[in-house]
Amino acid sequence: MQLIANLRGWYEQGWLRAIDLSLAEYLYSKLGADAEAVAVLAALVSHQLGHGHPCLELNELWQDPEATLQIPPEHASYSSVHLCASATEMVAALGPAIVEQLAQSTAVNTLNSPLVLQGQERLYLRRYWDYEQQIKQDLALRMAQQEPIATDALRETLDDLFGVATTLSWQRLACAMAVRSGFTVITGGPGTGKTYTVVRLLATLQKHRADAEPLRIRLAAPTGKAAKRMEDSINEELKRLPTEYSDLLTENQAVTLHRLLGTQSRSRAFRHHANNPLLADVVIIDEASMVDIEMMAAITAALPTTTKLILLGDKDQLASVEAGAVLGQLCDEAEQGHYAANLAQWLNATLTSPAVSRGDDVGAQESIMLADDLIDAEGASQWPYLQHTVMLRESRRFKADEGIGKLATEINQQRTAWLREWLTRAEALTREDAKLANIQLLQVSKNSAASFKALVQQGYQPLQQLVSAGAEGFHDDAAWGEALLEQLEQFQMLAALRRGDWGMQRLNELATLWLNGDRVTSEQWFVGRPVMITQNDYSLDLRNGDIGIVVQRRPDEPPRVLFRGHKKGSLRWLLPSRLTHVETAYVMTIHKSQGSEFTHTVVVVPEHDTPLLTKELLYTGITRARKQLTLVCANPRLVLQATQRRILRGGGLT
Ligand SMILES: Nc1ncnc2c1ncn2[C@@H]1O[C@H](COP(=O)(O)OP(=O)(O)OP(=O)(O)O)[C@@H](O)[C@H]1O
Repeated sequence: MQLIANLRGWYEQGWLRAIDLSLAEYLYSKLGADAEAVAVLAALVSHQLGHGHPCLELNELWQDPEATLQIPPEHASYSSVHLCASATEMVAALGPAIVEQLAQSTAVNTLNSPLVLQGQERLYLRRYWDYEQQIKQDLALRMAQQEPIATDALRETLDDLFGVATTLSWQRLACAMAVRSGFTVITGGPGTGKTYTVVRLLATLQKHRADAEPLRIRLAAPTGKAAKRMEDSINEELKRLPTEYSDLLTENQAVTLHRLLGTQSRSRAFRHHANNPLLADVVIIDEASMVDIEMMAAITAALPTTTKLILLGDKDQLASVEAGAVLGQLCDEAEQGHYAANLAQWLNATLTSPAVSRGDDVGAQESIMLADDLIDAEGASQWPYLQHTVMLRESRRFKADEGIGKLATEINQQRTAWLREWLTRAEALTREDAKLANIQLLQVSKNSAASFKALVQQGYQPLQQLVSAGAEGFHDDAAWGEALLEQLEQFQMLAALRRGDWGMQRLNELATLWLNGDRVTSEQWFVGRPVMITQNDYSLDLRNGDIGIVVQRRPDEPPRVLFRGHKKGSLRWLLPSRLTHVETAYVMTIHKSQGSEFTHTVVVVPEHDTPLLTKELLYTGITRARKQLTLVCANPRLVLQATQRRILRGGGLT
């Protein structure tokens, strides 16, 4: 019972969740004392799920128990560390024969057993093992679906839509790949043309559709905000198509994934599943980095294998908070291509326009084709998902050597030389190179610093003015509402953490005080308060992450919270009393900002290091900025440390 007692010690210090401990206690009571070590490992698998890992990576656990389990956690007090067993002691106490014990246990790898052991490497809770298996089997079926398509005809269409190639066009390559395959991943940073490509893909598919019937297209994203952005940019891009192609397509609505699959009250299951599939020809999912393993399993189960599934997203962004970095795993090593020779040959044939291939300019021809170092003789067997993946590499929004693009790229590539210099003398560097003008560094030692307060006040001043001006200067309430919601996207502060002096909660208190004086607190429903929904509310049709603002339309009316409606251009004005799970959103966490963009984004890095400060976190925060980025930090060294730290998520998808 000593092992379980150790676990209980961890639980009492808040290092383990109640659900993790309960699982161990339940298995111990069912299987008896001989299975205590197995029961403890089950609790550790469950603990890992809480940290976003779909399984427990056993080799990592044996090598470095503290780092693998993050026990003791960063916030652990000195006294608690001395009260509890260490992770190393716990692992040692499991005994040397633990892997054999696992393999022989009735709790592992038997019919409907709670645990599944894969090889000697990974231990899963059965539900997550099932999700992973289902996704793998489903994707294998989709990847095997190859649409026969005449290369010459396809090349002509691609010439119309992307122009005759003069250099290697990754966008065109992605389009060709997705035309042929039942499953495609198009990954790329902000502004690399994922939407541009996918709109041209839809036009290509419609043009080459044998029966000429309109394609049944469904667009979806993990959050309401991301869905709205997807819908706007796809419909905007449709207008830019040559008329011959834009006439083939109509505008489409994008919905959240929950809506796509059909949520049911009081049930985790969706309305659409393998026995009630969602009928569509093409399903496109944007911001796929936020899709967790459970949702991916639900999506793949609900779509017939004849439906073309296309995932769009930035593989370098933070993964979903829930377990499983699906996109990250599928795109592992996408930079290197790893295309099988026959696939590369076919792709090259769609790229090489007849004008070039007829000529004798071999150099010109080669420059538009996949280079040899992207071709891998082992590609098909070693990298099956990469045969269906294209990474877009050129951002049209941020040039790689300009401000936001430069900072994001250096951090993403974990390069510290230029970053160190910028953190030491940002202003001087900007004077020397005007291209850096859209990034600023604000180094302050305290969160009460006057320069930080001025940044917050100036940033939110236009929003405050719009709130207090009221609807009068506008054509009607709707025009005012639209202006308010647009203004909410102009300036946003993002915190790396929730707690602490530089965490989201404290900064919201400060911003509330600086912007409204001490007549209100950040928890109250004051007019002008921006709010974020923190839990899905199906009865009100509001989603976790939706953003609104408290406003008063007329003096004789009570304040209402303004949100964007689900129908295009519609607004909702809800009474605050109807909303239960909200928090003030002058400042939001970087995690919650995924899928959104703001004209001027302020990223706040805390003063103490924590394992949560990673390059993925910084990259995600920085790339939320559309035109201007301010990095606020108390200790520039932490930015360098975070850049050198990566999130490693386990899982056996690949
Ligand atoms: N090949 C191209 N030629 C001309 N313009 C392009 C091309 N590719 C992309 N663009 C333009 O660049 C801008 C960004 O492209 P797009 O919105 O498709 O990128 P994205 O990867 O979807 O961005 P996000 O990360 O914001 O979703 C758009 O205005 C688009 O029209």
